[in-house]
Amino acid sequence: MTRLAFIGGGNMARSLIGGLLKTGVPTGAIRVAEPQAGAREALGREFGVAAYAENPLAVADADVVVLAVKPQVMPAIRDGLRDALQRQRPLLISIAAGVRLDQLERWFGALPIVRCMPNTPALIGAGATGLVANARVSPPQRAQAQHILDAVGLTRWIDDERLMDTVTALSGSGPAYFFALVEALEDAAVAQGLPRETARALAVQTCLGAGRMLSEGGEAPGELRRRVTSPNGTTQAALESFAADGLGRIVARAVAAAARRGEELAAELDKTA
Ligand SMILES: NC(=O)C1=CN([C@@H]2O[C@H](COP(=O)(O)OP(=O)(O)OC[C@H]3O[C@@H](n4cnc5c(N)ncnc54)[C@H](OP(=O)(O)O)[C@@H]3O)[C@@H](O)[C@H]2O)C=CC1
Ligand SMILES: O=C(O)[C@@H]1CCC=N1
Repeated sequence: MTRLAFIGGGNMARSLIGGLLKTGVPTGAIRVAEPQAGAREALGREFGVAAYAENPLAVADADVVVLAVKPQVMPAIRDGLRDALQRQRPLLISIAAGVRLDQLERWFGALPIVRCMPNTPALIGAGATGLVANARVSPPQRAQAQHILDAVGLTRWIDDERLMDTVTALSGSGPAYFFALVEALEDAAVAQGLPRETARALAVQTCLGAGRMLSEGGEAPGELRRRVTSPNGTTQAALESFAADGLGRIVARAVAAAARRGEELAAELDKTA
């Protein structure tokens, strides 16, 4: 049984823990370090996992340690964890946006480290994760990291670490883009007079249906789009409006802003840590 420790028991840790438990990982295999008593109590109540106030207590005996704190919290956990990690020498997995492998090695010492970027749909087994490993990660550890993230969705290894900020901007932040689009669709339909409950139900189901067609049918998004678009019909009118407003450019700029923010997060840490 692989013993897992999570440092930080927030949104992402909860998504990953929930997903892992659904795949049959026993509750006894997971420990979490979380500073807030209320959050610790909730982790025990909802997931049945052991939660500790002290980070080193969660790490004791762990084969794999997942750093699931905000990038800005890394300097605060570094000193307390470094010795425990060096004693235990687990596979270290970081999910922090922007934080680079060389920074993790500098803070926590020479360890096998996988930097990865999952997303919140991991909670329902529909996550998407990009991973990159440092040179100390052995083939079995690489398989171990992939196994953990495979348990909560799709995984892809990324060869060039610089592209992890692109992965963050695409799939890490991506669920929020779709949620924002559903919010906007719902609001637009309400503005035209549809009851909000009806607008939300139709928008959500449309998102689900489109997502399932994309993932289950194997056809390219462009082909699926063309099939909805009758010549001179309603969809064409909407897509032309999107194009006139520069949808492609809007999305490209947003993804560039997210990737840039990932780089900035790492640069800010270089200055402070
Ligand atoms: N949210 C997302 O969709 C995704 C997030 N990520 C990355 O995952 C990481 C976590 O994000 P997210 O889960 O959203 O953030 P959260 O704030 O929900 O979770 C972070 C947790 O870490 C806890 N924490 C704070 N300080 C410490 C400490 N010193 N020791 C141990 N735990 C501590 C926080 O407790 P408290 O609340 O008391 O401060 C909180 O419970 C980030 O680095 C983010 O970049 C990656 C992919 C997707
Ligand atoms: O917004 C963030 O910084 C994190 C990383 C990816 C998703 N949420």
